[in-house]
Amino acid sequence: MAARKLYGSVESTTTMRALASLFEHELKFEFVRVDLNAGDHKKEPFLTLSPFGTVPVFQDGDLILFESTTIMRCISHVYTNPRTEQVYVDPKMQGIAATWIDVEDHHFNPPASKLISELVFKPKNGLPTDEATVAVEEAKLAKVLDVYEERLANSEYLGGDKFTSADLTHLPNLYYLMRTPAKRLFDERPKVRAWCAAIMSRPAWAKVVEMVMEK
Ligand SMILES: N[C@@H](CCC(=O)N[C@@H](CS)C(=O)NCC(=O)O)C(=O)O
Repeated sequence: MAARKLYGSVESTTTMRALASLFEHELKFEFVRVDLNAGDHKKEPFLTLSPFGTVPVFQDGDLILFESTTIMRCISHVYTNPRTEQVYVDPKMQGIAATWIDVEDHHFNPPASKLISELVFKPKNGLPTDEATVAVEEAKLAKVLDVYEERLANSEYLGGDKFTSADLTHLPNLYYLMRTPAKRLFDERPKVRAWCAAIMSRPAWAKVVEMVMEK
């Protein structure tokens, strides 16, 4: 039995984020599927690992973490090696990369997750898309992407001159958004489009996509 485990559901964006980080760092781990439809995340023994009953949970021996961005940040610091390094040693550069992780959380994710709900999960569950919500959230996302376009005109990646968790954290929402009409918001912005293509073509991300497809 592997000491290192990730508990989650492959369809969930938060689990995808943690998986991407594990694969980027070439870590061996056991993936423990949590059946959200059966409500297993709201029952013991899972609640002991994740007190709010959410996925994912990362466990490595005594270390137990919930919250996907924390898992991602911790992996990039604890399991870093020169080949897979995704953090900056310089504290100022760390601060800049951390800013863009928070930008995803506070500015990108809110409209992105609402659009994914309307354009991916509602249709999948036979529910009608609320077009008014789509228009409002697309307008919000467009404004966020204008800021990204400017940032990426001056920096190859969001966090700096190399791929970091600040880029990785966007991948799960991008995975779903690129399958919706909202893709045009990314395509219309050349720097954003090139950044998306670069980060989505990483071999570690391909492994996550493979798991989602196999589900
Ligand atoms: N901020 C948390 C959010 C976790 C979260 O809400 N996960 C969803 C799946 S994407 C979940 O567990 N949903 C089940 C529920 O809340 O009942 C994180 O990033 O890990």
